[in-house]
Amino acid sequence: MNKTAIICSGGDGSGINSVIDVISKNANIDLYGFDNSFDGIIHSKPIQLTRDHCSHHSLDGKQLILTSRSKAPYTKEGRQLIQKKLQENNFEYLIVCGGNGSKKAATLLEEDGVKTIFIPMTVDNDVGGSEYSIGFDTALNRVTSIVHDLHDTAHNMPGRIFMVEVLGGNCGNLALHSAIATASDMSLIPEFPVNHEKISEKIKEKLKFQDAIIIICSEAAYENENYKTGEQGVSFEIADEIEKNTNIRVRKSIVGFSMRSGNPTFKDAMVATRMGMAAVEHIEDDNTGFMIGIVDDAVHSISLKNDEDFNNNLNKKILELAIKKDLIIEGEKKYD
Ligand SMILES: Nc1ncnc2c1ncn2[C@@H]1O[C@H](COP(=O)(O)OP(=O)(O)OP(=O)(O)O)[C@@H](O)[C@H]1O
Ligand SMILES: O=P(O)(O)OC[C@H]1O[C@](O)(CO)[C@@H](O)[C@@H]1O
Repeated sequence: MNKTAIICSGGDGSGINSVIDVISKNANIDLYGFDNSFDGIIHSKPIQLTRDHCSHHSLDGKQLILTSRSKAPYTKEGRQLIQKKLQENNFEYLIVCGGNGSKKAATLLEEDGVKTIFIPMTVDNDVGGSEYSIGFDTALNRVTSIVHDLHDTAHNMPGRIFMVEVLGGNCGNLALHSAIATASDMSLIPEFPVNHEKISEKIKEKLKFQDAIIIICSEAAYENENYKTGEQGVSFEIADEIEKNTNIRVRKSIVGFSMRSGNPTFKDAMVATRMGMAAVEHIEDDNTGFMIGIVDDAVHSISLKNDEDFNNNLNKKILELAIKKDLIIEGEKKYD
């Protein structure tokens, strides 16, 4: 039996239970989880993940193992402690689920000799090397539902501007995808620096042909002393500027943390199951040091050794579409 530990790290993402479920059902793997990510490995006891328990919770938004942000993997001493605890508990393999930061930690642990597999899980969908991360589709569906209702009130009371702020970390993927699929009118993302005057001009121009405006704003549209990624509220500052320039009150909504939870969509449960199955194959083959990612819509194993420092993982095809749909205020781009 291959004794394997699995942890979640960074922000939560719906669908991750399907990864755990499919691994728990493999007869050659003895699967345990630690709550609380890397700190859990150091300070807590492993939790056996039995197939019955995992099956019944596979489609829950409440994760089978809890996640957190841990300082331990940043230092050699912290990683040695993680490795020591895994060895004391006779674990042969470690599966880390999380975003870019967690991927870095998984890469460092593999280099230190911990047999590690990494699975992308973050609503930001910004993990370098994978087109998709678990939780993204569920998050997009939460936004879709809210903007659907805003279209109703926008229809019922014409002449208004609506501003919807979404999560997404430092990457515009979540805001951009949301804006395209919800027939919104503008997307404000960190990759295209916000210019308040140009936004207002665009709104006035669009209002000549339509009776309402819906804007999807990334939480990281820009940062200043008041607004940092993860803190939320930047859309309120942008809305104030729009109000000054257009003399139209902006109706604001922050979608917030409900995007990170709730029952997973079909897509998240499906991708997670496929990724979990690929992780099983790696463990059965004793072949570690890989991220299980999505490339050209297929599951791929990407070596953690080739960990490129992706400056920005904004989906370029989706960006082109957004530009064609006139959703982006084109200014000076922040990337290539
Ligand atoms: N440079 C790094 N070196 C070592 N470990 C890291 C590094 N960056 C992050 N980690 C580890 O990964 C954990 C999660 O990182 P982070 O908080 O950046 O979230 P994430 O994995 O990027 O996910 P999310 O996209 O949900 O924020 C950290 O708490 C830390 O344990
Ligand atoms: O839950 P926390 O630690 O406040 O982190 C919030 C951040 O995490 C993310 O949700 C990614 O998981 C980002 O979109 C957001 O900026």
